[in-house]
Amino acid sequence: MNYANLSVAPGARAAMPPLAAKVEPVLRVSGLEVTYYTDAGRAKALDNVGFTLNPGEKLGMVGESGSGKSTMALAMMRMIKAPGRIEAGSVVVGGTDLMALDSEGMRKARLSKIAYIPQGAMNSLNPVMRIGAQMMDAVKSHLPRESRGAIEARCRRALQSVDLDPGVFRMHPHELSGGMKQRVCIAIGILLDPQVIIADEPTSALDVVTQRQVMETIDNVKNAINAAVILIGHDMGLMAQFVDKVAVMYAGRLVEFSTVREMFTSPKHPYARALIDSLPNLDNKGVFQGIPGLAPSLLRLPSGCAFHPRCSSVMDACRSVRPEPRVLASGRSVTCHLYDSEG
Ligand SMILES: Nc1ncnc2c1ncn2[C@@H]1O[C@H](COP(=O)(O)OP(=O)(O)OP(=O)(O)O)[C@@H](O)[C@H]1O
Repeated sequence: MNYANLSVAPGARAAMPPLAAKVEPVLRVSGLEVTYYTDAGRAKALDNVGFTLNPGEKLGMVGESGSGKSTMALAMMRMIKAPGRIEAGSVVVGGTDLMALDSEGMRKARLSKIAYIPQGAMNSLNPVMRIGAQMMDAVKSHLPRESRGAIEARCRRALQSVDLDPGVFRMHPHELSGGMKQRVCIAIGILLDPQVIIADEPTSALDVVTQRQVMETIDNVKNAINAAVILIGHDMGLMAQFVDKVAVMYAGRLVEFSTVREMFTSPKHPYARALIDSLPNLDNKGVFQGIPGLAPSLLRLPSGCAFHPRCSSVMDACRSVRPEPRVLASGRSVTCHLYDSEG
């Protein structure tokens, strides 16, 4: 297919720093591993995942259901609950390794260094509490020395920055539309100017016009505080328009990480290629190209590369040898034997 037909975020390239400019990443994730110890066996939901993001960059994290996207977000927030366990890895935000913090340090880091807007957050707002009270509750313990008035002013500013009328402060969730509620959740996420914002499926259950507005809101707040943003979702088309980089997850592994332009014009990993081929566009109108087979159960992963039974480029090595993430000359990373001789 003609990948060039896909529209890519206009700012995508501009957001990448020129090679000569030395920008320190604000986020460095490395060797992150999470296992769920279930009655049926051990499910390795994250396996040696690593990547970096610069301030102001937006990453889209995509992959089939169960590939580990939400686990990734929860692990970064250190919010994995039993039967899950973070087994290894570091998540360094602005020089601080979150994995090394004690529980009080981590509590403080949530919202102030790294904010998480969970899947379905807008439906988790307390229906009997005013929006303002919920916002103030979220940050009160972080700001013990700030007066009530100052905290209220901070909340009203946050509402303004997501384009909501300050009157929303006194409203209840049922008085707001879905898009407005999602913007409230974004406002809560940015109350303490975090360096990293993770939003899990922020636009699911919203109509396309509202989806775009919510994405634009995320863009605006990101620009205002120069945070790095991770957007988790299934919608490659929507991602293409809003993110700078794309991370493709498969069965708990990061199989490709590259700029959105590289991903959409020359995907490297056969799974990434198949994901992009499955997008409708004017060239393949009426022809739906799915990915053959099903995502594997983490309890019974295929030997070698977990994608090999579904891969159109499978080679002998793929059936027995697990590929490791490889950084190619261009700086993108791919976990596939096809590129064993590159990098
Ligand atoms: N509480 C749990 N107990 C046991 N296993 C779990 C639990 N949560 C997740 N898993 C395992 O981890 C894998 C990854 O789940 P995760 O929710 O991170 O995937 P996802 O990519 O976010 O999926 P979706 O797109 O459906 O939200 C699942 O396939 C499942 O096997």
